[in-house]
Amino acid sequence: MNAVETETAGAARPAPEATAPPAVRAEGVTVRYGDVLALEDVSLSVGQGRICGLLGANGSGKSTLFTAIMGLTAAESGSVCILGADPAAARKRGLVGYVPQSEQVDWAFPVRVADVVMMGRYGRMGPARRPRRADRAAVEQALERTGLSDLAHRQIGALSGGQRKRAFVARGLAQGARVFLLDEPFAGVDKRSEATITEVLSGMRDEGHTLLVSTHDLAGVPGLCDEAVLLQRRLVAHGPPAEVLTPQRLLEAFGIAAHPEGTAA
Ligand SMILES: Nc1ncnc2c1ncn2[C@@H]1O[C@H](COP(=O)(O)OP(=O)(O)OP(=O)(O)O)[C@@H](O)[C@H]1O
Repeated sequence: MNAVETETAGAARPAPEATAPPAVRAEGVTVRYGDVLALEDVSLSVGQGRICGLLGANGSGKSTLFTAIMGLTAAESGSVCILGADPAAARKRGLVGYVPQSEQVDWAFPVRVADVVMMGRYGRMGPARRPRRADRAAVEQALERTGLSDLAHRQIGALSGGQRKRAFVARGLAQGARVFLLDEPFAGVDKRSEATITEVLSGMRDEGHTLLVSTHDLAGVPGLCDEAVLLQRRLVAHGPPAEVLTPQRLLEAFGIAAHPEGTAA
């Protein structure tokens, strides 16, 4: 395997304390859908307080890695820990927030942005789901953190793609998640939304959250991410973006000559 050791990852930021459990650790994860081998023996470890960019061609296994980390897709072999807990326990404790590529949401359903964010508090409420002051405060704070305060009462279906992504990030923040898995948060969003999302994610990292972000935007990775993972069913490389996004490794992962600027040659 051509992987750069995770422990050396990230030139810009010092690695977190060696004693802290990694935010995410996957060991030898293999996932198969029938005859399709989607992930093969993938091992990686991402320390707390990092932004890790996940890159790979279409069908390289990025979404599968996220769902395997969440424990939503069963691995044929291997194991995953989130902050030292198994995925089901981490989900139950609200430690992890997952923003899939497209949410299974009926966008026509009359639910307000604030209601979506309040869903992050459901795990802390009783069966009647009656919000208390602390719940309302957490929602307000999460909306403010993601720049959505002014849209709190708008119907979720009336938001742009980028605003919706931020609403689901806000739901994770209200939930108290420490680790976020964001599947293509920049897909289909305009430049302004992209800049806002980048700012929100960087701010979350600075507060100690860990973010795994899958993206096709090679050019944006060095500015946003402390480390990068290149996936092609197997782990091609993991380390500082400058060491991972080399022409040779991009060729290995994408099968075509590609440049970090995002253009294929
Ligand atoms: N539910 C499923 N059933 C069968 N095959 C699947 C399923 N989900 C994914 N696959 C296959 O597994 C492989 C990895 O898919 P995955 O969606 O994880 O890749 P990806 O890197 O996220 O792709 P993209 O960039 O296009 O979103 C692909 O070959 C895909 O066709």
